[in-house]
Amino acid sequence: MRFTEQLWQDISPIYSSILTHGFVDELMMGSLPTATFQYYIQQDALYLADFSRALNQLAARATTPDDMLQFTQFAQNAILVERALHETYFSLYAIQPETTKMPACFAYTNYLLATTSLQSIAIGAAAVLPCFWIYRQVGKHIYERAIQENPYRAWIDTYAGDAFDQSVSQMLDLTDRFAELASPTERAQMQEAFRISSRLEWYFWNDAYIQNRWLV
Ligand SMILES: Cc1ncc(CO)c(N)n1
Ligand SMILES: Cc1ncsc1CCO
Repeated sequence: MRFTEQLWQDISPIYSSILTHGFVDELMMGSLPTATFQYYIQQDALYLADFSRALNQLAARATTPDDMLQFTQFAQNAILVERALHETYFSLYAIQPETTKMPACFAYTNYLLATTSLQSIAIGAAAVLPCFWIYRQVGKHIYERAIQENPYRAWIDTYAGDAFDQSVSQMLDLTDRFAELASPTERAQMQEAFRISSRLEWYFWNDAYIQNRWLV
């Protein structure tokens, strides 16, 4: 079994919780309140900037030109997706840019930046993988069930689309290659990093759904 298949099996309960989460369900039904989506997209703009930085950290630490190119392309795509997708919704709903990261976004971005700068490239890759993989699976899940006139169609089409699918497959290949070179201890750390980020994906949607704010 591919290492990444093992990773996915390990997060199966987390992934189930994501698929049944109210945010994902209402996004799919098109019934998600505008204010909820607004919170999400504001936080996601902050998230994607740091996610891109994390990918650039991996690019800087990669040891082959091919890997460097892959990571810099992912980093660039994260900014391009942010621009294309978010600007659509920012103008559509007159959303103001936000500067404060709320708890889940704060936890997730800091975790990604710390892991990609202080841990090995293999562990860093495992930490960013859920951002690719979970979004692809959620995107496809929603795409197969959503009605055409969904206000969140641009979001759905981005993550269920071929371009994104190809990036995710490349990232999966990279991670499997790193895992082959890793020791059992390092592979266990990769699994842990993958699980933590998967959990933080759930929290990211949950924060938007409950409009979570700093209480103090
Ligand atoms: C929180 C989060 N995770 C993953 C992605 C996929 O890029 C995203 N846009 N936001
Ligand atoms: C994972 C990811 N999310 C938005 S862009 C991107 C990299 C795709 O190349």
